[in-house]
Amino acid sequence: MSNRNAAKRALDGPAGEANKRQKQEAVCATEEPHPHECAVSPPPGKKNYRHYAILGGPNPGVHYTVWGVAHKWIERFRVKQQAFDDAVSAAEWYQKEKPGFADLAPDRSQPRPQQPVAPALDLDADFIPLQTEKASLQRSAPPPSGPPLSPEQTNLVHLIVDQGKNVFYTGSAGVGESRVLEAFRQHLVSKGRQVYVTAPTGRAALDINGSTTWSYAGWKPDDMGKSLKFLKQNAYEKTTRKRLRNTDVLVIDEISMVENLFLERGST
Ligand SMILES: Nc1ncnc2c1ncn2[C@@H]1O[C@H](COP(=O)(O)OP(=O)(O)OP(=O)(O)O)[C@@H](O)[C@H]1O
Repeated sequence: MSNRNAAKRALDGPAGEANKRQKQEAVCATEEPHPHECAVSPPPGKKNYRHYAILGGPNPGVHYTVWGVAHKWIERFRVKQQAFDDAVSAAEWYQKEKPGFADLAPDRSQPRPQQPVAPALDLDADFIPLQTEKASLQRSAPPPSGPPLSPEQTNLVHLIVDQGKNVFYTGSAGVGESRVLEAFRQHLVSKGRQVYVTAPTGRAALDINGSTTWSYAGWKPDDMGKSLKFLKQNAYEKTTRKRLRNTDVLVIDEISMVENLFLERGST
């Protein structure tokens, strides 16, 4: 039985009404000045993990996490989001809503936070083991936001999603690398995997709805001058450690711009 059918059955069962109610409560309108406040009621129970599909804000995408974490990504931003009980529904909703959604700007009507808002990362998500599933490419249709993949692009997505290979791919500007990235990200997310998409600069990260490699590693700009010992201690901070441990797939775009010590320092 597919996840999707399982989700449908769950909604038809005795607990279905409660699930449907919770789902409706989760709809958040973008035009409200404080969309996060009109949005989701916190689910009962501390360990209530759900699949949050979030358009906009510092950490767009589908995340399997608790309300407290999702709320951090929603507050102060003009976002549209919805909570789901299964990853496939969340990814489908995300893909469907994304083409019409463009407003990623912070909500300036809110007082600005004292600290700059670094791209928020999934601090409390469960560890989800990698799994290979041959049917995954057939199960998820190509996202409506882009043209169908060419055979070469499909093969790349297959290597990454189904075979779990470490892949380095490159090409001239405009040959369709970003299209591949978006396709495999959506497939991986729909399989419930925790994907972090990064790029070495903020500008490059924005282009791919990602965060910077520095944010991912938990480093600040002046950390470059700090010792490896300091960075190592820093990596053992709770939030960084959880983020690194929860990563199923790490994507580094524009890797040619990554300075040569990054990976060496990161691997400590
Ligand atoms: N299989 C495809 N069929 C038709 N058009 C495609 C295909 N793949 C990508 N494109 C289109 O080609 C253009 C460039 O694609 P994309 O942005 O993915 O390339 P890129 O190599 O990442 O570019 P850049 O290096 O500038 O970031 C886009 O308009 C995209 O929609």
